[in-house]
Amino acid sequence: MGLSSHMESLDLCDQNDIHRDHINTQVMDKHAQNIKTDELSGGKTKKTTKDKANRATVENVLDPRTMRFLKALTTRGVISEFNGCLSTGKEANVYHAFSGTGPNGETERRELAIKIFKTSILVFKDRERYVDGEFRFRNSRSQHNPRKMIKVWAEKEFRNLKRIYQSKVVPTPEPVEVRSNVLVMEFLNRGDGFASPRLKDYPFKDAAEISSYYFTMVAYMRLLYQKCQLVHADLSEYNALIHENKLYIIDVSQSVQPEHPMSLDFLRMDIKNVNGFFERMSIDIFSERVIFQFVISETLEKFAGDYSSSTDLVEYIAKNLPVKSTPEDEAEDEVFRSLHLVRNLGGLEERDFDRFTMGKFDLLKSLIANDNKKNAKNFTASEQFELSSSSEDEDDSDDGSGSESESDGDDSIRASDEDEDEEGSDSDYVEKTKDNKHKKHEDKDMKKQRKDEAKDAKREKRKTKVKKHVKKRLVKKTKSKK
Ligand SMILES: Nc1ncnc2c1ncn2[C@@H]1O[C@H](COP(=O)(O)OP(=O)(O)OP(=O)(O)O)[C@@H](O)[C@H]1O
Ligand SMILES: [Mg+2]
Repeated sequence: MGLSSHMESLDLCDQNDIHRDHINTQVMDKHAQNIKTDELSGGKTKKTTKDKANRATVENVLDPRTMRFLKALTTRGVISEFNGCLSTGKEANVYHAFSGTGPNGETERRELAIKIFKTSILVFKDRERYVDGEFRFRNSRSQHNPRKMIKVWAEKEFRNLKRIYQSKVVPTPEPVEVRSNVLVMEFLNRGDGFASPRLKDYPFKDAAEISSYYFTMVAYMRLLYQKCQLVHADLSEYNALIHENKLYIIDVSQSVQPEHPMSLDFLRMDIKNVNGFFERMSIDIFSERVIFQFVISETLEKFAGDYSSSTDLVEYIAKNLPVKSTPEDEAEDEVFRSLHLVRNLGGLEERDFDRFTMGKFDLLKSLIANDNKKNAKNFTASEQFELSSSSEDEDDSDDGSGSESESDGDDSIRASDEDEDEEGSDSDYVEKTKDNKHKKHEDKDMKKQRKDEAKDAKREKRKTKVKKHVKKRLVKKTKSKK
């Protein structure tokens, strides 16, 4: 039973809002069993009875609004037949469907995968960190409306899919259309009607074949980063399909651009997950740090091939990337996993700066330099810059123009500090009465004592702060090493 006749019955809902939900439930009940939710990919296509699981699947994802979007796609001929459920993930369900007569009247019957994102609030909670900080979606983040949030999410997957598909450097299903929480894309068919297998389920012939897919996955991470400006951020054996003997990347809803504040952490996570899978397949793997350098380095030493060609990159990887073999390699990966990567000193929070001067941070550039030994000194700022331990403190208001203005600067700083103490302590230290009103009157001695304490505390704090011109020198020197 095609979707269209099922949709007709939804029209009933438009006639009378009051009973909309009631009728919808009836419609759901009546037709739920017709939306085949059996596992197309694995189990035999058997007529599914309307058991509890199916109802849950249907109700959980195919809510009335989503059904209306599907109906609109059907009316427009984007999809004609809505079939079984390929997968029920925590974030979305994926269904199999056939295309209708396309917008230009073409009638080729293409197989489609329909990914329908769930609108349950819980799920999208941990999605925020992938959308936050994304320039492309800065305005669309709707704080409190989960349906809008899911729409952003589906559009994000569509746009990322489109960017990768159009780049032609990393295979991915062709994106067809996105409408609210419904994403339509090409279905990767194993050839007998079933979906192409995930990397996780693929029956590899031998170790050589496993290694070649591993090298391809490493090459794809670089191509996604360098050519598509994307970090997948959920790369694993579940989000890669082997279709017609080629690796296809899917599930890019959470993928972010390199500018995203957490892109490098997501990249490290991807590398770790990919390595974990192939290590369990008992082949030689590369250290995470080596892969990280390979992915983010602009140029590759001794590479004479085409930077857009995964074939050339795979050949280069096989010949040039050192295999992880010693306990030191593992130890180095442990350190690498714990590094707090910053792109440059400008990205450091004020409070982190002191930890930087203790060599607790590693600048990205020294990670991508080919010979780290040569650049090791860039890592530990404390070795590189002899910080005068008696470094005088400087107030933030100062322009930090350097030592010459330091002396008189100090006096003005001190004076302004005093002012600051005056006004600061007023705002910081006035106790709040229980109804949160500022206490109006306080006896004189108490006030004087409180202010003196505040001044001492600030003076103490100034003793450990790094002077602004020292910071500037740090930044300048580090930049010049680029
Ligand atoms: N275009 C496609 N062609 C064939 N199968 C697909 C396609 N897209 C997704 N699938 C199948 O559906 C599964 C889930 O898809 P996807 O990973 O995009 O959704 P998800 O919500 O992230 O699911 P999960 O939470 O399980 O990762 C995939 O692992 C794959 O088996
Ligand atoms: Mg997935």
